[in-house]
Amino acid sequence: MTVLMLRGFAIHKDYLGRDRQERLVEAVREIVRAAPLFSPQTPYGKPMSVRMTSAGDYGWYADRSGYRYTPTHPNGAPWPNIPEEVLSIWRDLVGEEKLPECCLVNFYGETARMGLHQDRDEADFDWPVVSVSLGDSARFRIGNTERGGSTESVWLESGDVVVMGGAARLTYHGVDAIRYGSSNLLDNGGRLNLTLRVVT
Ligand SMILES: O=C(O)CCC(=O)C(=O)O
Ligand SMILES: [Fe+2]
Repeated sequence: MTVLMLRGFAIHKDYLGRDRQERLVEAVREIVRAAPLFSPQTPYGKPMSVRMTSAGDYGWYADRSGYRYTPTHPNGAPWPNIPEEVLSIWRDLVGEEKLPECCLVNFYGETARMGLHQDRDEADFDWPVVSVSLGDSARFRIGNTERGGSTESVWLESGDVVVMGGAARLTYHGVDAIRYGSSNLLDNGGRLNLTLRVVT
């Protein structure tokens, strides 16, 4: 377990052992049973290649009218609660003062990727975003706090946890690609990413 600092992001390598990763996958399965994965449409009308759902008081949603947080799944049901197994990661890395109100679940199939973006739909950038990687490895790209400029990439592996906070809270980041089949954590391959966010 080592912490790598890259452009202000704290990358906790091997933060979660195999048992904890397996319990998290079980917890995500339960979330997905209650709130099925869907493919959000970008405001430009293109479906995202990543499939998503959420747990918590708010879920992240995108369609033709933009990016936002909503209190319900597109099917109308409230999002399920964030499992304690997930909250404990936030408690350990950020503290107890405030807990995340959204756990966004991203599922990357073989060809999914996520373009460079800022996480900026939250009200208070003083709270970090905590990002958990499970399953196949991903090439994670980090840019700057403004659009453009040089970038660097790092491989995120199953059990790694990234804290995006402080001066790097609005740093551009994305996922170039996953290395499909590189992990045996998920039965059918692919990558799960959980991001924990304070929303309001
Ligand atoms: O999948 C990842 O590692 C990053 C996900 C992300 O940046 C996001 O959901 O905003
Ligand atoms: Fe992000």
